[in-house]
Amino acid sequence: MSSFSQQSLLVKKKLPGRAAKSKCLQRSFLPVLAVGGDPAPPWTIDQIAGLIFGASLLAIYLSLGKVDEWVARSQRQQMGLCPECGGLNEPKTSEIDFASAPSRRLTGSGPTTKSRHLASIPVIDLAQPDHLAAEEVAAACSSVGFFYVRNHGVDEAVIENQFVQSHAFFDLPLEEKLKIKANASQRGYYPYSMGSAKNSKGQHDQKEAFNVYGFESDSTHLPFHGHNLWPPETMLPDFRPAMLAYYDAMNQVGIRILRLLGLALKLGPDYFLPKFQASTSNIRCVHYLPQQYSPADGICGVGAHTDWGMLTVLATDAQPGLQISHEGSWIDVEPRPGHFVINIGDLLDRWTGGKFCSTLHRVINKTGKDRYSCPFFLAPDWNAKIEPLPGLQDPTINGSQKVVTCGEWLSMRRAAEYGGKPLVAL
Ligand SMILES: O=C(O)CCC(=O)C(=O)O
Ligand SMILES: [Fe+2]
Repeated sequence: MSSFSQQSLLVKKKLPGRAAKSKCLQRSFLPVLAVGGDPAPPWTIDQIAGLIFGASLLAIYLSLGKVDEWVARSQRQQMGLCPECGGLNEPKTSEIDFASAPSRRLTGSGPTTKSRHLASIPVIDLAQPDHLAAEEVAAACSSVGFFYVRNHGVDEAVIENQFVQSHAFFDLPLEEKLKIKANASQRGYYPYSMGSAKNSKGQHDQKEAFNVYGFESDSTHLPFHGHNLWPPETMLPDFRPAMLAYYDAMNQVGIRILRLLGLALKLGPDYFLPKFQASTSNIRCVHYLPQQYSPADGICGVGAHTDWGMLTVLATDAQPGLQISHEGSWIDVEPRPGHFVINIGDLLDRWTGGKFCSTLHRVINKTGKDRYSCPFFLAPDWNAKIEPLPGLQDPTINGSQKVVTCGEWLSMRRAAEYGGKPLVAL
């Protein structure tokens, strides 16, 4: 990774330890010296023991910040991330080593357990002229990596139908849902506690999900290839049409954002489009359990991660839960009616040499109610080459590393996250 992108990741994704912990330990453990002429009485064994005990407590307390920082660093190192910032280390050799490919998933509590509102998650109005919207997209993508869009042109009924059908599907008896359990092509149903990466304590994400891809293929020997799985029409006759309509609508939004990205990068509005002709994009309906709020235990609806692909278009119901890592804190991304949340994925982060950043995020469903969401993960065609972008060429990456195809990239990320095993085997 170039020093520019390393630095930008350092700034944007720095994970502070507890270095700035409170300075409140002011109680003295030293015995008070007697004033006046009398020498202080000799210390008793109990007093000396108390002094040693107090000093040890103080030493442990002062080193806590360091230990925390050390644990975070070694956790990042184990995951193949930059130990300083949690950013993605680029492979150094010309071959991609699928077995040791980096995962950007972060388990545990992440930046800090503190969360706050960020008034400034940008809201971009898609009704404005493209050149103005593109300027706002450029600013959002090179800072927070997340933004809302409004006036996106998607019919409310299409969004509503997706949520209605998603509820109906997750309400089915488990035995029915398990009949279309996700296969190795990542399509179909993921029950709770399956098909998601585990945290450091072996706990899975607190969610169940259903995946639909926009492309289908008989080449089932390739990762992500295969056919979508559907619940029987006799049971949910409106499910498939609702999901396909939603996919199409999200794809339109994705293409609109792609055009703005092309403009934002001064490559022209059509630059990316040829690589999205038979895209490997998918939608994922997600149902989160109400959960205990215990990020310290590493229990999340979705653990801290970055998305793999180009960008994500997210619709959620009215329940909050999404948080992004920004300047060392977890920031709540409040649901906004009529808006989608857009975030940059790792593939675009890489493609732009880190100019546009993918940002760590997670979901903690702490309202005590069920939560439903539906991200659309936009990704290029399987064989699309992720070539250096004009004006953004980085010789330290591109001089030493073969160009990756989208398929290689996705496979690498999947291997990193799931140890290369088909998800159904987890
Ligand atoms: O449900 C959400 O709000 C976000 C889900 C998410 O980040 C993901 O599935 O990658
Ligand atoms: Fe995500």
